[in-house]
Amino acid sequence: MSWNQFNSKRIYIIPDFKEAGYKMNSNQAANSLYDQIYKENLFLKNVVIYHQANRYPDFAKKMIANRLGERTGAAGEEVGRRKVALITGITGQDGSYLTEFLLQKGYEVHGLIRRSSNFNTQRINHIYIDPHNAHKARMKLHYADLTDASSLRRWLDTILPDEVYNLAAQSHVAVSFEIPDYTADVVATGALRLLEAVRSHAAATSSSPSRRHIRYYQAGSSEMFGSTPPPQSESSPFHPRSPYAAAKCAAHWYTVNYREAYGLFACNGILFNHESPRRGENFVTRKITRAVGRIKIGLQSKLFMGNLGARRDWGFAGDYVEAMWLMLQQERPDDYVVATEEAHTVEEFLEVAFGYVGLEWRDHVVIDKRYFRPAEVDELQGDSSKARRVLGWKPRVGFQELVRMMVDEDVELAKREKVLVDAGYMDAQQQP
Ligand SMILES: Nc1nc2c(ncn2[C@@H]2O[C@H](COP(=O)(O)OP(=O)(O)O[C@H]3O[C@H](CO)[C@@H](O)[C@H](O)[C@@H]3O)[C@@H](O)[C@H]2O)c(=O)[nH]1
Repeated sequence: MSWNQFNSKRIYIIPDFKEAGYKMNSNQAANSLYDQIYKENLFLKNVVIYHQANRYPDFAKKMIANRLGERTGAAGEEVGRRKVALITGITGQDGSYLTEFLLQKGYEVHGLIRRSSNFNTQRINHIYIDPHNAHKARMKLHYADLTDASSLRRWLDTILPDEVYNLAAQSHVAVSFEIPDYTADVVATGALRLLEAVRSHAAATSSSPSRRHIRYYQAGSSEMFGSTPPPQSESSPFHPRSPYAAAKCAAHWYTVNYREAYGLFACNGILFNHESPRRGENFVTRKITRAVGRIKIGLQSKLFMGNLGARRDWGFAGDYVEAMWLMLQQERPDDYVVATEEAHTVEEFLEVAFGYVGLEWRDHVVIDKRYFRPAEVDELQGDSSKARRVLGWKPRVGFQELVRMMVDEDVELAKREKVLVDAGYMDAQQQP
């Protein structure tokens, strides 16, 4: 199928099939035109259809509008293909918030998930709609793995995303000292595999403008700054202090390299710590708020902790996913620090969280050497002025509000756990 271009309009001429001796009738021509419009992410209003014998163009346009309308839930000539996003790490904290955010923006969202013997989709179950309801299910899940390059390329070719968000990782810093090789494979080489899949997919399908303009987001981390003193900005040097942080540095530079070498629209978001009630239970904030809930309800009395002196710039994950999206909506790809610009110690977090429910943290916290790391990152506090200026982004949830939000949810969760404990379905000693 061939197009002519006039200003911003795409012009398609349906040949007079009988004269040309073609087998395809106008109906079939309209169908193939629909496929092309959908694939190339075009708005129908920007497509002009001519018929050589001046027959059927209105019919063809109406039929295409109907089919696009069915797909997008809209009607009429304004419709175009929905934007399509592909997210690795969709089952994680950030993946779940980003999915909600993109669905609400009208995207179709595809998530790559790892096979696991237990279901690991708790954070997205509330937005999951059975794919048998094809017209309603705009979030779709597929099995793949960042350690399996062929699966990444295959899903890119199938899904044809406009935007790719690489959020998957072995994201626990302390655990990366225990499984450094695996951490590097997923975090560093995994990002490289995905970048290469995006590059080769775009090259193989480069006749389509939407493929050439595919956009890539790399989830970077403030851990990359490591021992560099605060405030840390885009121009601060990286000095990683863990296998995780070193792997994130590699992923960062792979992303820069694919941008410079191949002109890929690829951005690094250098996100400082971001938390929420969906935070994994072995990160310090959630570990604390889970314990506060359980202690308050009487399911636990002690909390074993590591270094309370570390300072972190803690924001709300729901705010940070907006920054990811904003980076991919700019004219040019770039790297951005995303942070609240306010830092607190772990001890201050304990103080606010326990204090909020009327408890004294010193009565419950026990220091356990096991939770100290071979090398620590003492102080992270971001300078996010570039993101605020260029993206127009700023955090909405402050430190106190974040802690209270997490404690409120975890007190409720502990109440539900208590019902299970009282009914004998759960052991009270089971701790997160
Ligand atoms: N996890 C944990 N951390 C503890 C504990 N006691 C003290 N800490 C201290 O609390 C700080 C924060 O630890 P985490 O919540 O595990 O997060 P992180 O190491 O800062 O890494 C997180 O943020 C990065 C962004 O800077 C992310 O890249 C990374 O994936 C993770 O989400 C660290 O200095 C850690 O030593 C404990 O019992 N558990």
